[in-house]
Amino acid sequence: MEKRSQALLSLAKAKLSRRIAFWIFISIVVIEAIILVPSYFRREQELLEQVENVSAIQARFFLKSAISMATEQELISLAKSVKQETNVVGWAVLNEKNQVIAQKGEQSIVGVNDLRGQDVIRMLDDRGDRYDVAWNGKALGSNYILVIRHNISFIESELVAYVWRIIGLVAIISLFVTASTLVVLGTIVILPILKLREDLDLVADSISCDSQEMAVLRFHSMLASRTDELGDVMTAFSQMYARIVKEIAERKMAEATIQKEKDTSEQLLLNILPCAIADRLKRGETVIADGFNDVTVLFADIVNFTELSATISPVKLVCLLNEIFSAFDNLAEKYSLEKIKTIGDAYMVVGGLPLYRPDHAEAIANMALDMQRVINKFAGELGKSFDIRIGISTGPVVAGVIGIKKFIYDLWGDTVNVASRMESHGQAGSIHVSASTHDILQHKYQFIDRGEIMIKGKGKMQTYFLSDRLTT
Ligand SMILES: Nc1ncnc2c1ncn2[C@@H]1O[C@H](COP(=O)(O)OP(=O)(O)OP(=O)(O)O)[C@@H](O)[C@H]1O
Repeated sequence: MEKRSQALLSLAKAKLSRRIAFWIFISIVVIEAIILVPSYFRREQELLEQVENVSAIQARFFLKSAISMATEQELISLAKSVKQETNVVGWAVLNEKNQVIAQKGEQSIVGVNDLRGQDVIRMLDDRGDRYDVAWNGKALGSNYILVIRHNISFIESELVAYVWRIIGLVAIISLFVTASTLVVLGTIVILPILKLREDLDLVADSISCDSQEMAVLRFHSMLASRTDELGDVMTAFSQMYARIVKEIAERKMAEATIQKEKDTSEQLLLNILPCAIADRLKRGETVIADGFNDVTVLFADIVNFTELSATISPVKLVCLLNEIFSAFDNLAEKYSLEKIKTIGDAYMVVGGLPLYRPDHAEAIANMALDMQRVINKFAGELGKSFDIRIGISTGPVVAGVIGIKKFIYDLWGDTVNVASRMESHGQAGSIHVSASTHDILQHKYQFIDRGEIMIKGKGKMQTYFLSDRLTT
């Protein structure tokens, strides 16, 4: 019941039903008006005929009787004896010469000349409420003409009442036809269209929200199956929706695959480049070469690794190297340092770029000490003797990306060369640092002075071994 009244309410609210109702109503009114105008004049004619018919009986009687009248006096007394109807307001008897033989009441406007041989003529006067009818006695054998003037003012009110009756009828018919058409049209067409619109809104909402329930949407418009054109529209709509759902699902899958691949390539890019540098390359920068005044570079090389490779299988060796370097990677992440690369069994890491940090030397020193611990742990677990040689130096470098294939973010400059030399001229199990690094860290770490040594390509250099943190 509530559903039905809701349906009726939405039907009444629908613009489509209001438009249809308006045009049906107007059409019926126009048709009825076209019919009403001639029927108005017919009705007027009928009423006039009624008035005339009553007088006609009297007129025939008078004119027939007038044939036997010998004198005008007899004729006048005959005329006076004729019973007058209520609508008659005047009469006159004329002879063929248009002379008035007898007359009573209002004077009519009809004369003998108006007859022009006709048996009866009728005339409405200008006021519209007087109606003259003249009968020619010739047809009945008489030489007289009888003219009767009628008061027809009652016809006007009759016609007004008639028009109102018709208008009322037209209104009732129009309302009934409009309402019944609307109910039929509403049930067959408008309500299904409204439901279809609701379904379209539902689809639009679920598509714009990318809702999960898209595939399980139930359409109101599809609840009743139909075989007409509207049914075809609904079926087409439902098929179109199924296609959209399928295509969206396929698009999502494709997007997910693309995203996964993008994430993978992003991850790969971040594995070889610092995040800030990867961003700059993605933004379209082609040449990246930045100078940094103050960074600390570390080289580490596993000592005896070549000898170790002769004692274990190549696969095991690579697995071991992977475990060691993965542990170093974790340390680099722990100390927020930038791993540059591995070169064979060597590992290179830098502190203080691409984003500057003032404690770069300290962070590298901590990492170096931890690297030693990691290596000792691996050696202990394996029961093999291998160690690590670490070289560190601090100073300016140039960092950038070179090449277009297999490119890497790398460092160049004297600081890098010296750090490499510190490693190659160091000792197994030691952290060999240049004076520049020592000068920064001397108050926080323990150092062993190595004195001046000859460094390839540099000559004599004062160097140190970093042994531990200073305990406070
Ligand atoms: N970006 C870098 N990555 C790895 N190693 C580097 C890098 N820059 C310099 N080195 C290393 O530092 C060391 C010192 O370099 P330098 O240019 O002073 O000497 P060199 O002329 O290359 O000498 P050599 O090749 O005989 O060692 C070299 O062993 C070099 O391989």
